Amino acid sequence: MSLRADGLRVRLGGRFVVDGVDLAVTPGEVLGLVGPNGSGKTTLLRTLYRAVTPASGKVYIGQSSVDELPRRELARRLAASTQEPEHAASLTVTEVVEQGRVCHRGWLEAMRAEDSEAVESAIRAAGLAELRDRDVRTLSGGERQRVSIARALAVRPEVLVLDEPTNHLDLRHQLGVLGLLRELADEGLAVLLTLHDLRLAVSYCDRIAVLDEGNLVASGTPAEVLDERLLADVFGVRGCVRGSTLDIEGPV
Ligand SMILES: Nc1ncnc2c1ncn2[C@@H]1O[C@H](COP(=O)(O)OP(=O)(O)OP(=O)(O)O)[C@@H](O)[C@H]1O
Repeated sequence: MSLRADGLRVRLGGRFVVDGVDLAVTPGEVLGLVGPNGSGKTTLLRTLYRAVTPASGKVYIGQSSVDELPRRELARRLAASTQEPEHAASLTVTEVVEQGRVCHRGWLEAMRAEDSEAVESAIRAAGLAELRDRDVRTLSGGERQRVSIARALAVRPEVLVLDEPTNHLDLRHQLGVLGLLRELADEGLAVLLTLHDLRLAVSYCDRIAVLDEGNLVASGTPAEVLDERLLADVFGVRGCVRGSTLDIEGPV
Protein backbone atom coordinates (compact mmCIF):
# COMPACT_ATOMS: atom_id res chain seq x y z
CA MET A 1 0.00 0.00 0.00
CA SER A 2 1.10 3.55 -0.64
CA LEU A 3 1.68 6.12 2.06
CA ARG A 4 0.48 9.59 1.16
CA ALA A 5 0.57 12.94 2.95
CA ASP A 6 -1.68 15.73 1.69
CA GLY A 7 -1.08 19.34 2.68
CA LEU A 8 0.54 18.59 6.05
CA ARG A 9 1.22 21.55 8.31
CA VAL A 10 2.66 21.09 11.79
CA ARG A 11 2.96 23.88 14.32
CA LEU A 12 5.51 23.59 17.13
CA GLY A 13 6.79 26.31 19.43
CA GLY A 14 4.53 28.90 17.79
CA ARG A 15 5.64 28.38 14.18
CA PHE A 16 5.03 25.99 11.30
CA VAL A 17 7.98 23.59 11.20
CA VAL A 18 6.25 21.56 8.47
CA ASP A 19 4.48 23.95 6.18
CA GLY A 20 2.23 22.41 3.55
CA VAL A 21 3.91 19.15 2.52
CA ASP A 22 2.52 16.73 -0.08
CA LEU A 23 4.39 13.44 -0.25
CA ALA A 24 3.79 9.88 -1.46
CA VAL A 25 5.77 6.67 -1.33
CA THR A 26 4.58 3.63 -3.23
CA PRO A 27 5.24 -0.12 -2.85
CA GLY A 28 8.58 -1.05 -4.39
CA GLU A 29 10.02 2.39 -3.84
CA VAL A 30 12.73 3.84 -1.57
CA LEU A 31 12.05 7.54 -0.97
CA GLY A 32 14.79 9.54 0.75
CA LEU A 33 13.80 12.63 2.73
CA VAL A 34 16.76 14.99 2.95
CA GLY A 35 17.30 18.52 4.19
CA PRO A 36 19.50 20.60 6.46
CA ASN A 37 19.38 20.36 10.26
CA GLY A 38 16.08 21.63 11.62
CA SER A 39 14.30 21.54 8.25
CA GLY A 40 11.47 19.41 9.70
CA LYS A 41 12.34 15.86 8.60
CA THR A 42 11.83 14.14 11.95
CA THR A 43 8.66 16.12 12.65
CA LEU A 44 7.26 15.15 9.27
CA LEU A 45 8.02 11.45 9.86
CA ARG A 46 6.50 11.60 13.36
CA THR A 47 3.35 13.08 11.84
CA LEU A 48 3.11 10.20 9.37
CA TYR A 49 2.95 7.61 12.13
CA ARG A 50 0.70 9.75 14.33
CA ALA A 51 3.20 10.64 17.04
CA VAL A 52 2.52 14.29 16.16
CA THR A 53 -0.89 15.73 15.27
CA PRO A 54 -0.81 18.09 12.29
CA ALA A 55 -2.50 21.50 12.40
CA SER A 56 -3.95 20.61 9.00
CA GLY A 57 -3.58 18.01 6.28
CA LYS A 58 -4.08 14.26 6.19
CA VAL A 59 -2.01 11.09 5.98
CA TYR A 60 -3.31 8.02 4.16
CA ILE A 61 -2.20 4.41 3.90
CA GLY A 62 -3.93 3.18 0.78
CA GLN A 63 -7.44 4.62 1.08
CA SER A 64 -7.41 4.75 4.89
CA SER A 65 -6.72 7.94 6.78
CA VAL A 66 -4.21 7.10 9.55
CA ASP A 67 -6.11 9.10 12.17
CA GLU A 68 -9.14 6.88 11.59
CA LEU A 69 -7.27 3.56 11.74
CA PRO A 70 -7.26 1.73 15.08
CA ARG A 71 -3.79 2.09 16.67
CA ARG A 72 -3.04 -1.59 16.38
CA GLU A 73 -3.94 -1.77 12.71
CA LEU A 74 -1.80 1.29 12.00
CA ALA A 75 1.11 -0.39 13.85
CA ARG A 76 0.70 -3.52 11.70
CA ARG A 77 0.68 -1.55 8.47
CA LEU A 78 3.28 1.12 9.17
CA ALA A 79 6.42 0.38 11.21
CA ALA A 80 8.89 3.05 12.25
CA SER A 81 12.51 2.96 13.31
CA THR A 82 13.12 6.14 15.27
CA GLN A 83 15.86 8.07 17.04
CA GLU A 84 14.78 6.85 20.43
CA PRO A 85 15.98 7.75 23.89
CA GLU A 86 17.95 5.10 25.76
CA HIS A 87 16.00 2.02 26.83
CA ALA A 88 14.93 2.35 30.45
CA ALA A 89 14.23 -1.32 31.19
CA SER A 90 16.53 -4.32 31.23
CA LEU A 91 15.51 -6.18 28.05
CA THR A 92 17.48 -8.45 25.76
CA VAL A 93 17.87 -7.68 22.07
CA THR A 94 15.47 -10.54 21.28
CA GLU A 95 12.85 -9.18 23.69
CA VAL A 96 12.99 -5.74 22.09
CA VAL A 97 12.67 -7.17 18.57
CA GLU A 98 9.74 -9.32 19.78
CA GLN A 99 7.91 -6.09 20.65
CA GLY A 100 7.52 -5.64 16.89
CA ARG A 101 5.06 -8.56 16.93
CA VAL A 102 2.79 -7.24 19.68
CA CYS A 103 0.58 -5.45 17.17
CA HIS A 104 -0.13 -8.83 15.56
CA ARG A 105 -1.07 -10.74 18.71
CA GLY A 106 -1.45 -8.59 21.83
CA TRP A 107 0.77 -8.30 24.93
CA LEU A 108 -0.70 -11.22 26.82
CA GLU A 109 -0.78 -13.81 24.04
CA ALA A 110 2.11 -16.21 23.47
CA MET A 111 4.38 -15.91 20.45
CA ARG A 112 3.19 -18.05 17.55
CA ALA A 113 5.39 -19.78 14.98
CA GLU A 114 4.95 -16.92 12.51
CA ASP A 115 5.95 -14.39 15.20
CA SER A 116 9.13 -16.31 16.04
CA GLU A 117 9.97 -16.66 12.37
CA ALA A 118 9.56 -12.90 11.77
CA VAL A 119 11.71 -12.11 14.84
CA GLU A 120 14.45 -14.55 13.81
CA SER A 121 14.61 -13.26 10.28
CA ALA A 122 14.70 -9.60 11.48
CA ILE A 123 17.52 -10.41 13.93
CA ARG A 124 19.51 -12.10 11.17
CA ALA A 125 18.82 -9.34 8.62
CA ALA A 126 20.06 -6.68 11.07
CA GLY A 127 23.20 -8.72 11.86
CA LEU A 128 22.24 -9.12 15.51
CA ALA A 129 22.49 -12.91 15.94
CA GLU A 130 25.53 -12.73 18.19
CA LEU A 131 24.02 -9.95 20.31
CA ARG A 132 20.59 -11.48 20.76
CA ASP A 133 20.91 -12.20 24.49
CA ARG A 134 22.61 -8.93 25.41
CA ASP A 135 20.89 -6.33 27.58
CA VAL A 136 20.05 -3.50 25.16
CA ARG A 137 21.29 -0.93 27.67
CA THR A 138 24.82 -2.28 27.26
CA LEU A 139 24.89 -1.88 23.46
CA SER A 140 26.80 0.71 21.47
CA GLY A 141 24.90 3.43 19.56
CA GLY A 142 25.24 1.56 16.26
CA GLU A 143 24.14 -1.73 17.78
CA ARG A 144 21.09 -0.04 19.31
CA GLN A 145 20.31 1.52 15.95
CA ARG A 146 20.23 -1.94 14.38
CA VAL A 147 17.93 -3.22 17.16
CA SER A 148 15.49 -0.41 16.35
CA ILE A 149 15.58 -1.35 12.66
CA ALA A 150 15.13 -5.06 13.49
CA ARG A 151 12.08 -4.33 15.65
CA ALA A 152 10.49 -2.44 12.74
CA LEU A 153 11.39 -5.23 10.29
CA ALA A 154 9.83 -7.83 12.61
CA VAL A 155 6.45 -6.14 12.13
CA ARG A 156 6.54 -7.07 8.42
CA PRO A 157 4.65 -3.90 7.59
CA GLU A 158 3.42 -2.52 4.28
CA VAL A 159 5.22 0.76 4.87
CA LEU A 160 8.55 1.21 6.65
CA VAL A 161 9.57 4.65 7.91
CA LEU A 162 13.09 5.14 9.23
CA ASP A 163 14.58 8.24 10.84
CA GLU A 164 18.32 8.36 10.09
CA PRO A 165 18.77 4.56 9.97
CA THR A 166 22.47 4.92 9.14
CA ASN A 167 23.16 7.17 12.13
CA HIS A 168 25.91 5.67 14.36
CA LEU A 169 26.58 2.86 11.88
CA ASP A 170 30.03 2.10 10.52
CA LEU A 171 30.34 2.12 6.73
CA ARG A 172 29.87 -1.64 6.35
CA HIS A 173 26.65 -1.59 8.35
CA GLN A 174 25.43 1.57 6.56
CA LEU A 175 25.75 -0.20 3.24
CA GLY A 176 24.28 -3.40 4.72
CA VAL A 177 21.17 -1.64 6.05
CA LEU A 178 20.59 0.39 2.88
CA GLY A 179 21.12 -2.71 0.71
CA LEU A 180 18.59 -4.56 2.85
CA LEU A 181 16.03 -1.75 2.51
CA ARG A 182 16.57 -1.77 -1.24
CA GLU A 183 15.89 -5.55 -1.32
CA LEU A 184 12.76 -5.20 0.82
CA ALA A 185 11.47 -2.46 -1.47
CA ASP A 186 12.15 -4.68 -4.48
CA GLU A 187 9.94 -7.29 -2.76
CA GLY A 188 7.09 -4.74 -2.52
CA LEU A 189 7.63 -2.72 0.65
CA ALA A 190 7.22 1.07 0.56
CA VAL A 191 10.28 2.61 2.28
CA LEU A 192 10.64 6.21 3.46
CA LEU A 193 13.81 7.24 5.23
CA THR A 194 15.65 10.36 6.27
CA LEU A 195 19.33 10.57 5.45
CA HIS A 196 21.97 13.20 6.00
CA ASP A 197 24.49 11.58 3.69
CA LEU A 198 23.43 12.80 0.25
CA ARG A 199 25.86 10.42 -1.42
CA LEU A 200 24.08 7.43 0.11
CA ALA A 201 20.72 8.98 -0.81
CA VAL A 202 21.80 9.23 -4.45
CA SER A 203 23.07 5.64 -4.51
CA TYR A 204 20.13 3.94 -2.79
CA CYS A 205 16.97 6.03 -3.25
CA ASP A 206 14.64 5.87 -6.24
CA ARG A 207 13.40 9.33 -5.44
CA ILE A 208 14.51 12.12 -3.16
CA ALA A 209 12.33 14.73 -1.46
CA VAL A 210 14.07 17.85 -0.20
CA LEU A 211 12.76 19.68 2.84
CA ASP A 212 13.94 23.20 3.61
CA GLU A 213 12.50 25.23 6.50
CA GLY A 214 9.42 23.02 6.54
CA ASN A 215 8.76 23.32 2.81
CA LEU A 216 9.15 20.58 0.25
CA VAL A 217 11.32 22.39 -2.25
CA ALA A 218 11.98 19.54 -4.70
CA SER A 219 11.20 15.90 -5.34
CA GLY A 220 12.11 13.49 -8.08
CA THR A 221 14.99 11.22 -9.05
CA PRO A 222 18.36 12.09 -7.48
CA ALA A 223 19.65 13.42 -10.80
CA GLU A 224 16.54 15.57 -11.31
CA VAL A 225 16.57 17.00 -7.82
CA LEU A 226 20.16 17.48 -6.72
CA ASP A 227 21.31 19.96 -9.34
CA GLU A 228 24.10 22.44 -8.70
CA ARG A 229 21.73 25.21 -7.78
CA LEU A 230 19.75 23.23 -5.19
CA LEU A 231 22.92 21.82 -3.64
CA ALA A 232 24.23 25.35 -3.25
CA ASP A 233 20.99 27.01 -2.13
CA VAL A 234 19.73 24.37 0.31
CA PHE A 235 22.84 22.53 1.45
CA GLY A 236 25.51 25.18 0.91
CA VAL A 237 27.81 22.89 -1.08
CA ARG A 238 29.23 22.81 -4.58
CA GLY A 239 28.61 19.51 -6.38
CA CYS A 240 26.62 17.54 -8.93
CA VAL A 241 25.19 14.07 -9.61
CA ARG A 242 27.09 11.95 -12.11
CA GLY A 243 25.26 8.71 -12.90
CA SER A 244 24.45 7.17 -9.52
CA THR A 245 27.10 9.06 -7.58
CA LEU A 246 27.24 12.52 -6.09
CA ASP A 247 30.44 14.50 -6.39
CA ILE A 248 30.85 17.14 -3.70
CA GLU A 249 33.62 19.63 -4.34
CA GLY A 250 33.29 21.56 -1.08
CA PRO A 251 31.32 24.28 0.67
CA VAL A 252 29.95 27.17 -1.38
N1 LIG B 1 8.65 20.21 20.55
C1 LIG B 1 9.14 21.22 19.85
N2 LIG B 1 8.87 22.50 20.19
C2 LIG B 1 9.35 23.54 19.48
N3 LIG B 1 10.10 23.40 18.38
C3 LIG B 1 10.40 22.16 17.98
C4 LIG B 1 9.94 21.00 18.70
N4 LIG B 1 10.41 19.90 18.05
C5 LIG B 1 11.13 20.36 17.02
N5 LIG B 1 11.12 21.70 16.96
C6 LIG B 1 11.78 22.55 15.96
O1 LIG B 1 11.24 22.19 14.70
C7 LIG B 1 12.24 22.27 13.69
C8 LIG B 1 12.30 20.98 12.93
O2 LIG B 1 12.84 19.97 13.80
P1 LIG B 1 13.09 18.50 13.25
O3 LIG B 1 13.66 17.71 14.37
O4 LIG B 1 11.85 18.01 12.61
O5 LIG B 1 14.19 18.78 12.12
P2 LIG B 1 15.13 17.76 11.33
O6 LIG B 1 15.08 18.17 9.90
O7 LIG B 1 14.75 16.36 11.65
O8 LIG B 1 16.53 18.13 11.96
P3 LIG B 1 17.91 17.29 12.09
O9 LIG B 1 18.45 17.11 10.71
O10 LIG B 1 18.76 18.23 12.89
O11 LIG B 1 17.61 16.02 12.81
C9 LIG B 1 13.53 22.64 14.41
O12 LIG B 1 13.76 24.02 14.25
C10 LIG B 1 13.26 22.29 15.86
O13 LIG B 1 14.00 23.14 16.72
